[in-house]
Amino acid sequence: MIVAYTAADVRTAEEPLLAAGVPLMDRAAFALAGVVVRELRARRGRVAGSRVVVLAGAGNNGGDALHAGALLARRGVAVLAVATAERLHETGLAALRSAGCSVVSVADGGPGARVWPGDAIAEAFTADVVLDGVLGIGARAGHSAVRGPGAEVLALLGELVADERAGGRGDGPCVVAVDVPSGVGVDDGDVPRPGGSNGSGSAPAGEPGAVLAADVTVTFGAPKPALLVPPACASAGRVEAVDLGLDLSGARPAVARLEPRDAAALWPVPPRAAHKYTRGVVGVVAGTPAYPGAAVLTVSAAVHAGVGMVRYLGSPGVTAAVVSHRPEVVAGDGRVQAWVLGPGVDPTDSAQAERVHGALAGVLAQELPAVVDAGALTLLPERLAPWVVLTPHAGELATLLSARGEDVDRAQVEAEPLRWARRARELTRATVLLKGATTLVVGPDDAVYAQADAPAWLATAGAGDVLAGLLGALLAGRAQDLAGEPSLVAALAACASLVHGRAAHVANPGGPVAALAVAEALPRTVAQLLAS
Ligand SMILES: NC(=O)C1=CN([C@@H]2O[C@H](COP(=O)(O)OP(=O)(O)OC[C@H]3O[C@@H](n4cnc5c(N)ncnc54)[C@H](O)[C@@H]3O)[C@@H](O)[C@H]2O)[C@@H](O)CC1
Ligand SMILES: Nc1ncnc2c1ncn2[C@@H]1O[C@H](COP(=O)(O)OP(=O)(O)O)[C@@H](O)[C@H]1O
Ligand SMILES: [K+]
Repeated sequence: MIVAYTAADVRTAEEPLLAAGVPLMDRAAFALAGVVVRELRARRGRVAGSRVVVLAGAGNNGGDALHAGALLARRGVAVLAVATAERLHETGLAALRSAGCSVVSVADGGPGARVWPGDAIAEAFTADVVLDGVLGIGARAGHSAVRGPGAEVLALLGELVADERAGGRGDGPCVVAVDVPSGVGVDDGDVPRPGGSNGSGSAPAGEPGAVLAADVTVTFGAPKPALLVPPACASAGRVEAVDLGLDLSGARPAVARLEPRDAAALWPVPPRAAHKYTRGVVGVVAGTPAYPGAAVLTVSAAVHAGVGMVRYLGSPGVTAAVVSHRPEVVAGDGRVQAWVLGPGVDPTDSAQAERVHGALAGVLAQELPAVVDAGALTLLPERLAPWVVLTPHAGELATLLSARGEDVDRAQVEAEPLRWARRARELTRATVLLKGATTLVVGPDDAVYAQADAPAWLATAGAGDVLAGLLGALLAGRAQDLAGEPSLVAALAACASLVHGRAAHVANPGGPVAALAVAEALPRTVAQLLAS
């Protein structure tokens, strides 16, 4: 499991070490320089003779970058530091100078010769590596956008680099972010945007390149939430965490990301003496005559995920379609350990809406875990409970929140997904799984998971139905454990997201997938996870 800690928790953990004279910045800079050396070797086939531009802000983040620059210079790298502030970290600047490197400044009164931002950008764009040490965890929460001359350099360089990457020429610089890409909301994963809550006014916020997207982020002490949470995580590239020896055992992880071995540990593996009822029964209310396919996809996923039994409730016509596709399914009511409600449910179909309402009453009265998706999201009472997992995409979350008095649209949910997923949890008391390229889960005690396991090929109609069926099966399979451990529900939702994403890879590595193929790849995916 990868766990991220807030900036405040990382600072608190640093304090005793700094007080004891532990050279944290030396450790950070040494590790940072090591990553740059590896990148230079891999990309350019050499270290000595390469060119590195260090973008350095006023604080310790700039200090890390300057010290790393000095270490690189001693290995024969030509290093140019560009100051984005009037003053730079004192010992970092001294180290850089004594290693024979040049310093220029885009800030008035800064060290070295004053240069125009355009000249500094040209130097950076033609370098082998750019170190982004403008701003780290020192920005004020809610005001993380870079201010001052660094903003322009990062924005314009960011645009050039993004264009070059899109063109696929591969001759642009490798961007290494120091601790975090400068300007992201460290704890909430926001990126600056025009006139938004995070904008400072001076950065061309929200324009492409307002944050310089990194190829690699070298983060110190522990990953920060922005490196896992969208939209900022899209600018982080590969994340390398450097162990500085911080003791974070007293701090609560702010965001977690499950890895395959965590999913394997969470998966319900039937014991020798299992029978179908001990393995769990999942009830599915999905599909209406207008959307029969959603029912087929949902039950297919539940069957392939390996539950004890799938019961299906729907109109006779849809039931016939479901059973002809999946003969394992039992049609009609009966005892279940978990529900899946809503895929392909047209809320105006009164018979299906009534089945959803009936199931929800049982879910709340008997503490049965449930997945509520798509059409059923508009059929909810005001208050739910943590064992209910809502699985909206951004548009559905905006609708759900708007129905509860929030003034928010889809674009705003996409800009601040963590904030709005948290708000939905507060308002409904349910666990919220917000789907997207990175799927967020916010559960009991504000536990947050961020899973980014799927190829973009998974963005296809019906994929959400498969996730709902898969998660329902998982909740049914672990229903007994859930009763005594409500916080498990968020971990299981994250686990389902991981398995769903991997199944898309397994279904067709590197190419397009149909939703049904994702469901059919689940048995192999789970077997691979359990074997690894
Ligand atoms: N304390 C230490 O010895 C360690 C610090 N570390 C590094 O130190 C960083 C944190 O250092 P700092 O606390 O000095 O903070 P930063 O270096 O992130 O930023 C603080 C500086 O940036 C300026 N600033 C604040 N908000 C700004 C904005 N919106 N736009 C432009 N400038 C802004 C401030 O005036 C201040 O000079 C971490 O991100 C990490 O890179 C790591 O090396 C670990 C060890
Ligand atoms: N760019 C992307 N990369 C990876 N996965 C994605 C991306 N966009 C969407 N997904 C995933 O694809 C699925 C789409 O679900 P959803 O929007 O509910 O589709 P539908 O309602 O048609 O079933 C979700 O699991 C979501 O997380
Ligand atoms: K940075």
